[in-house]
Amino acid sequence: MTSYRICVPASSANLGPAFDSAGIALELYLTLEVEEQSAWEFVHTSDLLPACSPYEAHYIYQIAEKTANLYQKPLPPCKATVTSEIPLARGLGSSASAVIAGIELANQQCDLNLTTHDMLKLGTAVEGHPDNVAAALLGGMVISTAFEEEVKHVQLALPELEAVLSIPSFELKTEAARNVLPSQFSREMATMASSISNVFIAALASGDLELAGEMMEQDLFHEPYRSSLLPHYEKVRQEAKLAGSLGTVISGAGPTMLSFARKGEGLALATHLQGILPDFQVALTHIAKHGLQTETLRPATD
Ligand SMILES: Nc1ncnc2c1ncn2[C@@H]1O[C@H](COP(=O)(O)OP(=O)(O)O)[C@@H](O)[C@H]1O
Ligand SMILES: N[C@@H](CCOP(=O)(O)O)C(=O)O
Repeated sequence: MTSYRICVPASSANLGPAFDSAGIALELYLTLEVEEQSAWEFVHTSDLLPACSPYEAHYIYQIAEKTANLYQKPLPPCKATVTSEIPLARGLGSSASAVIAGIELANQQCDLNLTTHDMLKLGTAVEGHPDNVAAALLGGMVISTAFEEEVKHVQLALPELEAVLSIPSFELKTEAARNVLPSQFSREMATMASSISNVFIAALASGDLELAGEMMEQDLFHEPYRSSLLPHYEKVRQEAKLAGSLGTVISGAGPTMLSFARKGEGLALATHLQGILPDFQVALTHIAKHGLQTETLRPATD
């Protein structure tokens, strides 16, 4: 009997001004251990996961089935034991990780031989933006764009940064946080917002972390609108700066805030933030080098 493990990292999208485009993978994981079985079964071993029955309502199953249908293949049943370290609806890409896990489940179960690019396009079509899925698939820091049904991406060298997450106890669905954004920007505003984003990415790519940190906090595309949904927004930015952070942004659509620290300085920053945010979960994490990884646990014996 074949069995395998699918492991997908969390992700933080936007990084401030690179809205719907930049993403980093984070060392928090969604894991599926999959065994052949004659009927579908999902077993959840973590209380961070939503209810898992009936299996037809499971988001990962729905994505797997959609992917199999797209390639006109039947989806053989299995037992999937799911574990997650990614809090839901906190701006840490839980849905993107579930989407990539679902696509990979279909890929394995139906022998689809999907390429990374195929998976990036499929995941982007489901999510509506490529930033989280690109980071969850490829790992590290990925800059991407989706247009005319194509997705293009560039993976940047891993920056020498640690990430401190200030995670509030309340959920904010991405859809709700997208609904507060304006549907149009004036030419002046779009030019200003994209030039800030350009300098931010160029600073990251050239290793100028001070400038990247400065630009990171100047977003005009989404943070000015979403900050009203986050009562902790100004406090976290100010306190993180006082404690030496390079820059603090809304992680994805929020409500988590992500503060970058230079290598070796993350723990002191996390300790400071936990002290002023006793009701939050403050976590020091690192950029995950690898994205989706699938490992055979027991190969087929016949
Ligand atoms: N591992 C998972 N299994 C099933 N559904 C999931 C999983 N992870 C996320 N989801 C679904 O995605 C929703 C959260 O998605 P979203 O609002 O985009 O927030 P985020 O991706 O920032 O965590 C959850 O409420 C749940 O419906
Ligand atoms: N670019 C998207 C990213 C959403 O990320 P999530 O982790 O909150 O799902 C957006 O800002 O809406």
